[in-house]
Amino acid sequence: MQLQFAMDTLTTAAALELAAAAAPHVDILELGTPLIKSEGLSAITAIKKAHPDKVVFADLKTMDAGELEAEIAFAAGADLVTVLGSAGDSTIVGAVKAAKKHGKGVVVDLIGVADKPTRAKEVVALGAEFVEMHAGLDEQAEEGFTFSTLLDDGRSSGVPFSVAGGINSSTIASVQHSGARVAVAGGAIYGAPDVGAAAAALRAAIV
Ligand SMILES: O=C([C@H](O)CO)[C@H](O)[C@H](O)COP(=O)(O)O
Repeated sequence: MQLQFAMDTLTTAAALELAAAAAPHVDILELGTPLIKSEGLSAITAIKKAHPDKVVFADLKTMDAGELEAEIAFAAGADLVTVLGSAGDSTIVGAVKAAKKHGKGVVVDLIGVADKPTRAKEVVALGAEFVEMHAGLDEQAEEGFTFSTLLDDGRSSGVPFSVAGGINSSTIASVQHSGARVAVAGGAIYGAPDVGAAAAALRAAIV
């Protein structure tokens, strides 16, 4: 299973600092949606330039203009971009078209989708590389939130998936056991006093 570090920070300088500390322990460096909204595409270019050996994941959460948004992110240096699963099929197909042109990939984020396994199958058939079983920061804060639903949805989808939703060093093994391709961790790494050590601990917890 691969480890993805979601950098939900607001400046390129902070992201570069986080990436430098965590990079030895992670496979994928994610520019979180707030970072891209705050700094723009130049943040993607800066992270790819600093870490050409890492997969750079631009969490665009595209909902429309799939081809155009994916195109500009790939041109800026992204290897993977996200499109929302609640977007129309034509938006996903457009982003996949741009990915094929660049030899890159599209990940469909199923945040907010009620029936994640069904939509997961549909979007992989449209050309998505994998889907993200995702409970966002707001959903995590809701009363009664349970992380295990994401793992059940991943398992029953029958397609390649990542999991994101407050993963930490005590839950990452369960993500691996669910058969996930990628575990995404944000706050557990960037919120730790020692970012490098937190990333290393997550890596060590993957058996
Ligand atoms: O995608 C995310 C969220 O929508 C804000 O951009 C997070 O990066 C993702 O949820 C992973 O972060 P944690 O939940 O803090 O692990």
